[in-house]
Amino acid sequence: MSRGAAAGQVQHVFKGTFAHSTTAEPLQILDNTILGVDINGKIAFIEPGDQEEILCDKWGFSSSDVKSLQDKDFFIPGMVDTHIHAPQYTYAGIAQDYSLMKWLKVFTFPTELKYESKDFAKDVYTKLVKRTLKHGTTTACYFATIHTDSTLLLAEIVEKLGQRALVGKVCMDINDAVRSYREETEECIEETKRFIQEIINRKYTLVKPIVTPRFAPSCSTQLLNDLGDIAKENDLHIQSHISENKDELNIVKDMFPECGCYTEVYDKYNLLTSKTVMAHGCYLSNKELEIFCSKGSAVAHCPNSNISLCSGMLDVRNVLNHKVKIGLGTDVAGGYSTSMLDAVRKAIETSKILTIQKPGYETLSYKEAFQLATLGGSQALALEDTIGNFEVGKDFDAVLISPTTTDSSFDVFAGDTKKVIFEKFINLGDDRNVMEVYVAGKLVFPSMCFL
Ligand SMILES: O=c1[nH]c(=O)c2nc[nH]c2[nH]1
Ligand SMILES: [Zn+2]
Repeated sequence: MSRGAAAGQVQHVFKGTFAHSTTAEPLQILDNTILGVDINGKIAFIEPGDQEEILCDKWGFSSSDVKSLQDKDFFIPGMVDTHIHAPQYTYAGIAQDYSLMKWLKVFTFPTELKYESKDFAKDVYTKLVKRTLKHGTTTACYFATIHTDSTLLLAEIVEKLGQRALVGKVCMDINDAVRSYREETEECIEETKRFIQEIINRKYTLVKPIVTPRFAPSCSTQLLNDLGDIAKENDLHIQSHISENKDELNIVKDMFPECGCYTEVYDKYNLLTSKTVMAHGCYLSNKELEIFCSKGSAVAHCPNSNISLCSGMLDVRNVLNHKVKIGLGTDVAGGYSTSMLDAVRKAIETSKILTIQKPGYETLSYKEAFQLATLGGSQALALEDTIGNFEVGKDFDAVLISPTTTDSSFDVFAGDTKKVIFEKFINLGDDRNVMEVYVAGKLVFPSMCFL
């Protein structure tokens, strides 16, 4: 940009419609709005469009630098996938006829074993990160496998392709189902430390490590204890699974008889912090939700997976009423779709099923589901100061949506308001409507990396 470049203060200025959530309002549609992105990729201003001249003077750009969106197009904040298994992408869309424990034994563990090969990992991880970016996922919280070097490769691929992510080397020292897919306790601890140190040394701008005990049934108390210490010493994020399936609950009861509930197991080993995100939580009691609230820990709601593996149905309204942070996760490949729009719809559908079962239930609205996929996700990953919506000072992580692109999966009619078009996109849209994806102000889709 001409004057802007000289002034060197803003790298993009967009004018048009921005749809996002705030903590007070699940959907705010800002029409005729002008948004500037500074050279560090942060939102410098977001103002009514009639302020353009004043903003030009203040920020040193000219009107010709302003990119005006097409009439029906709009930006949404980048979507946040709070729970996804990168190595399971090879079998997304199949293996949906099993319940959790059998599915882990028959499909998951044998597949994850293959990631000892970095060549195998490179191909799958590259395809997955491209796929999720193309669907508008700007931040993902990844489980990898027990293999440190392949997991480091995932981090490298994510950073190179420009996605924001938390990446976890999976920790498990118990696995009676597939005995070769586990580590000795000491090895697991040492490899976790190596993984974290290596990521820190690489000084990535978008990728952070996350401590990842797979779930209580695959971890010894020694491992849980040491992982809690590692997370605390390095002030790291933590992720795991909790209360997904009834068989799993029984296993946890047998393994940890000293704990009154599943939540207590993680809490005992300091794994419930304000930087913890636990997937599923279908069977968490109100008492357990109170513990989550007091610790500031979050739930990753994975409705596609919950339904596909017949695990259970999370009562999102109850989680929200307990003031527990909550985001959405695709949980590939328990969930068959990489799309966060699919997670939004499955969250709404799960809530509608609960409504059928409990007349008077307060169904999750499409606006709230959108909020969970964006701002809620940022809160669940304790990244709400950096991402989640269009507020000055946050990074510009955004997706440009065109509802009228030639191959759109839905139609727009004369008289459709912006709100109507937005609702159609939530319920009917897909990656064909995604025109551009930005992470920290950088255009990451389309880009040369996708060729
Ligand atoms: O949906 C799930 N996917 C997994 O890979 C897994 N491991 C433990 N528990 C799990 N649940
Ligand atoms: Zn999972």
